[in-house]
Amino acid sequence: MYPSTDDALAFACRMPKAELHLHIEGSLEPGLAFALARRNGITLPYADEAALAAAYDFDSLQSFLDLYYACADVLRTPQDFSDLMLAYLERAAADHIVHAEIFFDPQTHTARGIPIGDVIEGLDAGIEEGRARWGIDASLILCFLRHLSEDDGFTTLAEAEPWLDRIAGFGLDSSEKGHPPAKFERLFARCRALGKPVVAHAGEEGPPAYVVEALDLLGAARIDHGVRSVEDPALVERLVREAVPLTVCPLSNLRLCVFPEMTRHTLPQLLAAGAKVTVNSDDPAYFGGYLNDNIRALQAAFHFDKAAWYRIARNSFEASFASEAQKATWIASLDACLVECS
Ligand SMILES: Nc1ncnc2[nH]cnc12
Ligand SMILES: [Zn+2]
Repeated sequence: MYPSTDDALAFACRMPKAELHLHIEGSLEPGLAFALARRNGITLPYADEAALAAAYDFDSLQSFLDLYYACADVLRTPQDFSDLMLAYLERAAADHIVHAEIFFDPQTHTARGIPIGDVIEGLDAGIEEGRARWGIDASLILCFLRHLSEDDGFTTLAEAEPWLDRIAGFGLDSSEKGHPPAKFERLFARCRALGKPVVAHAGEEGPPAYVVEALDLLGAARIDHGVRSVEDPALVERLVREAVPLTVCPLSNLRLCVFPEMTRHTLPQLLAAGAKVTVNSDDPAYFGGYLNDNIRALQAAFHFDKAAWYRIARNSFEASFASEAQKATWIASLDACLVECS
């Protein structure tokens, strides 16, 4: 979609990297949605793949979420979840992603009567197959839907308990406005007490105050998006001082009208301030591309140099929930790639 035009871009596309903000349900391409619908005897309310893709014309986060939840209805069996995961991991490996921490929304599925074990075991089977085929490493982050109640979140956590060994952490997603992190303070305290790291979407459409709440009330180890933090200079200073990773998703922000055009994105400002910025694809099937497409779109707007891309990839490893030894191995391979590409 965006042609490789310079050395820095070639390096950025080729460098090993981690993806830390990817909703597996948001990687459901129209082709797979129709294939699963056929397999499960479901009729989608669109004539064909092109008609579905034509509906990807969003003016807000909510307008996207309405379609995203509707399409998730085709996911019924462990095999469906495994196929979805494998399709994403194949694309990720092609973009030189060596590690992915992948969000899933169990409440979207359990509300339709799908057992949570079918969701987790299906996704996990896909992860194991992806590791065998492409050597890619991946783990799961269970996200709670913030438009639902905290009690609903507690029910989901209890349902997930037999599979906690498959869960690397917990997150918070869905409609941000009107659903501040404070609503989930007790639930996230419980998640942290289980010994798992927690992350939260904040400062995507919501105000910088939600980023502060995610840090202070939820104990978030990373902020998903956080791009509106620039509206509060004291918050940016804090993000830099505390080295809080931001999992930024440029094409998502463009498609959901957080910014009117890529040249107005706040990523360069956050990076220049010294924030621990990473680049991710969020819901690539809906937003016009996978991780390297996000890199190409950023490069077309901002013309970053190799040092900036190196910093972004290194941040992605440092911000991951992998072991320190594993991070050091990935960073060594990034260093080697920088030398090869010079
Ligand atoms: N960008 C996003 N923001 C909040 N919730 C989401 N769920 C999937 N994508 C999301
Ligand atoms: Zn997201």
